[in-house]
Parts: sequence; structure tokens; C-alpha cells
Amino acid sequence: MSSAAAYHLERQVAISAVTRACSLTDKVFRNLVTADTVTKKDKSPVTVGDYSAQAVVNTVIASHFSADAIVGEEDSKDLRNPEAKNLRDQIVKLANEALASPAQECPAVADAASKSSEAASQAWGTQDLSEEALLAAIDRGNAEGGRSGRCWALDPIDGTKGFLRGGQYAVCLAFMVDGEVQVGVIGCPNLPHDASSAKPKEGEFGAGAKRNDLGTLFVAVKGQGAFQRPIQAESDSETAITMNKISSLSSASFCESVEAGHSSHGTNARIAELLGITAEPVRMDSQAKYVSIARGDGDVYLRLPVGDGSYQEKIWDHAAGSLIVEEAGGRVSDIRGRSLDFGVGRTLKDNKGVVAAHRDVHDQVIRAVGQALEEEGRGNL
Ligand SMILES: Nc1ncnc2c1ncn2[C@@H]1O[C@H](COP(=O)(O)OS(=O)(=O)O)[C@@H](OP(=O)(O)O)[C@H]1O
Ligand SMILES: [Mg+2]
Ligand SMILES: [Mg+2]
Ligand SMILES: [Mg+2]
Repeated sequence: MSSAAAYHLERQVAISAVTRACSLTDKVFRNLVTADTVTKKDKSPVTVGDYSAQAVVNTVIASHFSADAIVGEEDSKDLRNPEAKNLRDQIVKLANEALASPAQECPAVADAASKSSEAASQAWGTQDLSEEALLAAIDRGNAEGGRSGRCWALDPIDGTKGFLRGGQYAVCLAFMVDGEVQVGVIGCPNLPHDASSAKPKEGEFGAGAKRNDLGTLFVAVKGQGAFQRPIQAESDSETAITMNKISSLSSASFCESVEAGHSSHGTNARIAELLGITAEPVRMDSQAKYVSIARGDGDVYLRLPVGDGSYQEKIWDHAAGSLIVEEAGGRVSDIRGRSLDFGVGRTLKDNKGVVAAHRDVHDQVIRAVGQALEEEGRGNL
């Protein structure tokens, strides 16, 4: 196989799955009522959109690659309670609509589907999937991950809090082989195609964008570069994206989580000061932060651990975004400059925090991170 064609089918299947999930989540947002939200054990929210999107993406993956493992954020446990009947009914309706919609399948996907016995026996698109089949599809995401074999990492809605408040969120899907990310696809239904057409306002890149400019899909395959296109568009509308080349970090801008509980805003501010960055941080939810710096809307993504640093980052929160940034000319590491290790299970347990920047200035940012942590007495994190 020539290198240009490596993982071509995985790329197309991922695009098809993410595109379907994005139409679904967009529809859910427009009809969402608070009762459709469940609070998980860790107090984080999950909506009918997260569950339905995971069911759809896992069904699409399984119909093409039935033996592949999937590490997905959600599971069906809370949905199986008798009082979740209304939620289950909505999932069945939404997921079947998304699977039946004639998404713009590229010829490679359509051809593979017609030849695949799994797709024929599963037959989504011709016959609605049952409630049990969809709950089982959600639970296909229960894989443990690890160092060997083919594995997908899925965040059906990343930035659920952003989703609920009408801000940024992302459907994020990565494909890994032996713990190395090979394909990353991220759909951002609320992100404009061209952030420069809508200057930062209200703390977000492109916050002033018009509704019909919203909805951007990002794709990268290792060694093949990073691309974006409008979500609902033909594949020939893809354009290459690259990070800004930075002559001096003092003119850079950085982005961070909206939630102070997810990333230490105070430490991020001190790092910016050490680097001479004067621009205010841009706060946005989800892996929209990765794709925004990948196309040059901003320059640095800082995710400094909070408190004792005991939180383990989840692989689905970083796998797709980190590949897109690296393929756009960036380097993504933890706070010590170590590469993120996606081959140790469902979490990044051997890493702490995340620092992403253009590869020419990444070392400089890591030095400032080290100094800021020393000053806080957290040099041993
Ligand atoms: N304590 C803590 N520390 C770090 N990260 C955490 C923590 N708790 C949750 N999460 C994960 O953060 C994901 C949301 O991503 P962001 O932090 O970029 O979004 S936000 O700006 O804070 O909304 C969020 O992803 P989703 O659940 O998919 O929204 C969580 O996986
Ligand atoms: Mg969540
Ligand atoms: Mg997430
Ligand atoms: Mg999520």
C-alpha cells in the first residue's frame, strides 16, 4: 500500500461516523430540555446527545471493522434503570434517524459496506435497530485499550458543559494501532469555518460568526497532514491547515478550559507571564482548543493539572486532537515534555497535564511550565 493511501478506509469511516453524530447532536441541542440530562457519579453531565452519538459512531465502526476494540466515554448502565425509559426511547429514535440518513458516504465506504457481511447482516439503514441493539452498541465502547492491536477512542460529545450552554463542543474519534494514534477526526458543530472572519469576542475565537458559517470538520492521518472542511460538504472541499509559525512567544495567544476544575487557570496565567504573553487567554470547551491552534486561531494550549495532579486524563479527550495538532506542525506533550502515551489503557496514567504548541517553541513553553510549578511548590508533579 502506498503511504498516501494508508488508513484511507478508516479515515472515511471515521468521517462518516462523526458527520452523522454531529447532525444528531446539533438536532438534540436545538430540542434539548434539562430533563434529558443525567448527572454521572463524578458529577459531570451526560445528555441524550452523548449516548445517542456513541451508539451511532460505534454502530458505524462495527459495521466496517467488527473485530476492532473501542474505548468510548459512555456506557449504558444508567440507561438500563426503569426510570430512564423516556431517555432510551429518545435514543432509539435519534440514533436510528442518524443511521438512516443518506450521509455523503464516499465511494470507498459505500463500496466496503456493500462487500462487508457485517454491514449486510447488521443492515442499519434499511431496518431500525432495537433498543437492546443500541444499548449494546454503546457498550462496545467498554474496551480497556492498551499497547497492542487496532483500537478506536471515542468522545461522543467532548465539552458536554459547553454543549449545554451553547458554546463549543466536539465529536472526537481517533483510530490507534498498537497504542499509536493513526487517524483523528473531530467535528465541531459550533465552530466557524473561518475564525478570522469573526474576530474573537466574548472570549472565543470566532464568537461573532454567522450561523451558516458554523460547523467544521477536522481530519488528520499520521504523516499525511491536517485538513478542515465544512461538516456538511464534499470531501473535495478539504483544505490543509497549519499552525502559526511563531517568531516570538510574546505575540502568541493561548487557550485553556472554561472550567477551572479541569485546568489550573492560575498556573496557566503565570506561564503566560513568564513567556511574555500579554493577550488574554481564550477559554473554550472541548478539543475545539486543539483544532483552533492547529489552524492558527491561537498558538498554545495549556492544560495544567489542578491541585495534587491526581486526575488521570482520558484518552478520548486527547487522542484525535493531539494528532491534528502534530500533523499541523505542533508538538503535544505532558507538563514534563513527555509524549502522551495512549497505549496504557483508558487513561493517560503515565502523563500529567497537556502542553501543545508549535514544535519550534514547545521546549521554551515546557521550561516556563517547569518554573511556574516550582514556584507553586508543585515541582514534583
Ligand atoms: N478534574 C478534571 N481535570 C481535567 N479534566 C477533566 C476533569 N474532570 C473532567 N474532565 C474532562 O474534561 C473534559 C472537558 O474538556 P475541557 O476541560 O477542555 O472543557 S471545559 O472547557 O472545561 O468545559 C471532559 O470531557 P467531557 O466529559 O467529554 O465533556 C472530561 O473528560
Ligand atoms: Mg463526560
Ligand atoms: Mg471529553
Ligand atoms: Mg464526552
